Order: sequence, then C-alpha cells, then structure tokens
Amino acid sequence: MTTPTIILIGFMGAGKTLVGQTLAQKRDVGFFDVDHEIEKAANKTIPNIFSEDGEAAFRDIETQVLQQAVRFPGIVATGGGSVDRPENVAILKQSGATIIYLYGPLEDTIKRLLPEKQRPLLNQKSTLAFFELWQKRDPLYRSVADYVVEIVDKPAATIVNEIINTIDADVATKDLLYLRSQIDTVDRKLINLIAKRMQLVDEVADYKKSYHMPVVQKDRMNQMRAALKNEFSAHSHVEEQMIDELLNLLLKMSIEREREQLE
Ligand SMILES: Nc1ncnc2c1ncn2[C@@H]1O[C@H](COP(=O)(O)OP(=O)(O)OP(=O)(O)O)[C@@H](O)[C@H]1O
Ligand SMILES: O=C(O)C1=C[C@@H](O)[C@@H](O)[C@H](O)C1
Ligand SMILES: [Mg+2]
Repeated sequence: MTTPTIILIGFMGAGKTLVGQTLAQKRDVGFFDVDHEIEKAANKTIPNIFSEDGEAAFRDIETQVLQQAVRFPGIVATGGGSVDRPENVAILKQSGATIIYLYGPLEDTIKRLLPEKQRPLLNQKSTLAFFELWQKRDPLYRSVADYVVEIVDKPAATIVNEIINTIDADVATKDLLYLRSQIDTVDRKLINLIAKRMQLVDEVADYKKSYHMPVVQKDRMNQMRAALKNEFSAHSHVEEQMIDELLNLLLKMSIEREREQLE
C-alpha cells in the first residue's frame, strides 16, 4: 500500500515543522519541509532569498516546491504563506492529500517566533499589517483543510496524538473531534489561569504574613461572590450555581495554600 500524503498548513510559528517531524517519526514515514526544500533549491537561506531576490522570487520557488510536496508519500510541513497565491490554493485543493490546519491565535504563534528572527515577514511588517495577513490567511487555510487542530497551550506530542486520532477517525466524527480539540485547548488555558491564580495567592499569603492578617476574610469572599454573580447574570452559559461551585473549589484551594504558608 502506498504511504498517504498528510500536509500541515497554518500560520508561521504554528508548529508545522516541529509537529510534522514528530508525526513522521511516530508514524515511521518520511518528512518533507517545504521551506527546507526551498532553501536547498535556491542554495541560500530564506532570509537571504527575501533580501537578495525579493518575496516574489521566493513565492515562485515555493509554488514549484509545493507541486512536488503534494505528491510526497509521508508528512509535509508547508510554509506559512502556502495559501497566499490562488494557484497554491488550487494545488492543495486538487492534491487529494489529507490537509490539516494547525490553528492558533496570532499572538500565541508570534510569541514563539520572536526569539528566532528567521521569518523575514515578521521583521518587515508592522503589527497591523501582520494581523491583516493573519486575518486574510485564516479563511484560506480553512478552505483547503480537511481537519482543523487547535494548538494553543498544547505540547507537540499532544498535537501529534490529536492529529493521529483525527486522521484515523471516520468522516462523520471529524466535527466532533474539532469541537473536542477546542475544548482541550480551553482546559489547558483554564489550568494555566488557575496556576496563575495560585501564584497570586502566594503573594497574598506573603502580604498577610507581613501584616499579621488572618487567612480567611469573610467580607472579601462574599463580596467576590456577589460581584461575579451580578456581572455574569445575563450570560446564557453561566449559572449562579456554577459560580458558587467554582468559587467554593478555588477558595478552598487558596485557603489551604495560604494556611500552609502562614501556619
Ligand atoms: N506545540 C508547541 N509547543 C511548544 N513549542 C512549539 C510548539 N510548536 C512549535 N514550537 C516551537 O515554536 C517555534 C516555531 O515552530 P515551527 O518552526 O515548527 O513553526 P512553523 O509552523 O513550521 O513555522 P513556519 O511557517 O515559519 O515554518 C519553534 O521554536 C518550535 O520549536
Ligand atoms: O508566512 C510566510 O509567508 C512565511 C513563512 C515561513 O514558513 C517561510 O516560508 C517564509 O518565512 C514566509
Ligand atoms: Mg516550518
């Protein structure tokens, strides 16, 4: 049986190269990185192609390499601009390959790229122009993708497992898997936020220790609860009971943590 082609698309920094390499190792198939092949074809780095030959020359080579990539038996990581040209969109759509969009909000992907300084467009463009580019590309990625996988706050290994579950699933469950992919992202965000809350609780404990204040301050707790119920009263997905139960848990955890530090 021939090895199918799986193509990863998405904005720069989404993790197409890292996730693609990990996925290829896990599936024991070959890996083709479009950016890497462009550099080999031009015999220079991407920043040098942009600065010496210009973006249009880069895009010409990208289209040629993309034509080879869609026939590669294994995992393909594209460049972030693979949907910029209508002819590339057509190549991807007609490829018959399984196309996976690694989706993450712009700010999360940019944060990863800032230390690397390897993406010429990130250095050239203003914040606004960069945001516009992301907004223009997002629907294009979605238009060619068979599956969308949420990447935010997930390690590469988790994303790889999600991709494997997604491509091995039947078509009828793909929408359910995307909803679950989004829920998994929200869960990771929640845990990161709770960790941040506990960090603040540690600072409050230090403060209370310095000023010899009691851990439990009933007025403050009642006031927090009332304010949240009031602010979210019109929200169709937030019930009072939910606020009560979540706050009970958060306050219990916080009080225990403060007591450990104060007593
Ligand atoms: N899920 C992840 N968790 C943590 N770091 C990640 C993750 N995915 C990618 N990274 C890191 O983010 C940076 C950008 O990732 P990568 O080069 O794979 O992105 P890309 O989508 O291939 O970008 P480009 O379109 O520019 O080629 C790398 O340093 C990589 O190690
Ligand atoms: O988003 C883009 O246009 C680019 C992304 C990178 O993968 C490289 O292909 C290059 O830096 C351009
Ligand atoms: Mg890459």
